[in-house]
Amino acid sequence: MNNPHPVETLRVDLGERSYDIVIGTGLLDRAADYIRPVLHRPRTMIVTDENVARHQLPRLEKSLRDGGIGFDTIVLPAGESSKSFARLEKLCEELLDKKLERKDMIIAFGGGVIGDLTGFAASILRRGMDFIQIPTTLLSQVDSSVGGKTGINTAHGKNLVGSFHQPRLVLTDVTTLDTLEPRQVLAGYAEVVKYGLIDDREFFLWLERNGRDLIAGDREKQIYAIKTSCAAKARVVAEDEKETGRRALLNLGHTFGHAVEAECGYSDSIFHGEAVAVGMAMAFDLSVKMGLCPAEDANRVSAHLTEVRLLARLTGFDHPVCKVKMTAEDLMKHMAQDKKVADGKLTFILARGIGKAFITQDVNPQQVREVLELSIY
Ligand SMILES: NC(=O)c1ccc[n+]([C@@H]2O[C@H](COP(=O)([O-])OP(=O)(O)OC[C@H]3O[C@@H](n4cnc5c(N)ncnc54)[C@H](O)[C@@H]3O)[C@@H](O)[C@H]2O)c1
Ligand SMILES: O=C(O)C(=O)C[C@@H](O)[C@H](O)[C@H](O)COP(=O)(O)O
Ligand SMILES: [Zn+2]
Repeated sequence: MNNPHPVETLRVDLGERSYDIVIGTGLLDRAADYIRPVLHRPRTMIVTDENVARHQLPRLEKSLRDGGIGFDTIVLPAGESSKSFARLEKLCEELLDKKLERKDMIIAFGGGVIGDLTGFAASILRRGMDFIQIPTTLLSQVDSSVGGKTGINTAHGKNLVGSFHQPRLVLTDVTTLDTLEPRQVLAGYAEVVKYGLIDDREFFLWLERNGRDLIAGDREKQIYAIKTSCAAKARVVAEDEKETGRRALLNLGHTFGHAVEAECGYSDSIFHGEAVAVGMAMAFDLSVKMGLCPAEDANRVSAHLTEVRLLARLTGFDHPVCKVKMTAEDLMKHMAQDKKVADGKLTFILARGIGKAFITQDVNPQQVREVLELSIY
C-alpha cells in the first residue's frame, strides 16, 4: 500500500515506561519494522477479535511473516461481554498453553475491548509481560490504546478489576478505520469530542466545523483528530499516570456513561462511546443546574452531539438504548460503585464552559438525580 501520509510519532513520557505512539497509513503492512525494535526475541502472540480477524488480520500476519517474526493468533468473540472474568481466565490459559515466555511480546490487535482485556492479561501473566497496542477502532486510536488503563467489567460495574500497565508501543494505522461500522466510528468520535470539552475549546470549534467530514472518512481530518487527542492524553498521562489527580479529567461523562452501560448489561444497546456522549451532555447539564456553566455552552455541546447523530439524551432518539427501561435510581446505584468515589462521596468532572472541565466532589445528589430524570423522561 502507498504511504501518502507522513508518519507521526508522539511520545508518552513515563521514564523507563516511556513509549511511542506511531500514527500513519499503511503501517499495518510494515508492522514488523516498527515492532522488531521492542522485541526481546522474534516471538509474539496476537490477540484479536473475530471482526478484526476477518477484516485486518491478514495484513498484520503477512507483515510479521515477511519480517521473520514468529506469531500465534488467538481470536476472541467481539464485543464488550469479552471484558469478563470468564474470558480473562480462558485467554490466560490459552496464552500459557502456547508456552509464551515472560519476555515474549503480546500484541493487542483490535478495539478497546481487546486492548483492555489483553493488556490486563499481559499485566498478570507470569507476573507481568510486555504488550503492544495496535488499535483498529477510532475509539482505541484516540483513547484506549494510550495510557495503560487495562481491565475487565464485573457484576458490580465497569472496569472494576484491572491494572495500570503501559504498552511498549502503540502502532496506529488509520486505514483500519475503513472497515469499521459507521455506528462504531461515531461512538469513537464521542471520545474525540471529550478532548475538546476538557481543555481545548479551539479543538471543539474545529470539530464543529470538521467533525462530519472526519466521521465520513476524511483521512486528513481523521489523522489530525487522532494526533490532537493522543497528544492531549499523552500529556495528562505523563503528569498523572495512576490518576491521583488531573487524569480524572479524562473521565468526563464517564460516571454517568458507565452507569448506563452497566444498566444495559454491557450489551449492544449502547456502546461505550455512545454512553460517554450522553454522559458528557449530562455533565454539562449538571454544571448548568449548579450555576457553574453558561446554558449556551451546554446547548452547544448537545447540539453538536445531536448533529453528528450521537446521543445527547436517553430518550427521543431512534437508538436501541431508548427502548431500555431504566430509572434515575438504578443509575445512581451503579454510580455509587464508581472508582472515583472517595470517603463515600462521588467525584464528578464538571465544566465552567467548553474547554473548562474540572474535578469536584461538591455535588448535591438530588441535582444529579434531576439531571438523570431529565435525560430519561
Ligand atoms: N483503557 C482505556 O483508557 C479506555 C479508554 C476508552 C475506552 N476504553 C474501553 O474500550 C472499550 C470500547 O472500545 P471500542 O469502542 O474500540 O470497542 P470494541 O473493541 O468492542 O470494538 C468495536 C467493534 O468494532 C469491531 N472492530 C474493531 N476494529 C475493527 C475494524 N478495523 N474493522 C471492522 N470492525 C472492527 C470489533 O470487533 C467490535 O465489534 C470499552 O470497554 C471501554 O471501556 C478503555
Ligand atoms: O485513560 C483514562 O484515564 C480515561 O479515563 C479514559 C476513558 O475514556 C476510559 O473509558 C477509561 O477506561 C475509563 O476509566 P475508568 O477508570 O473510569 O474505568
Ligand atoms: Zn472512555
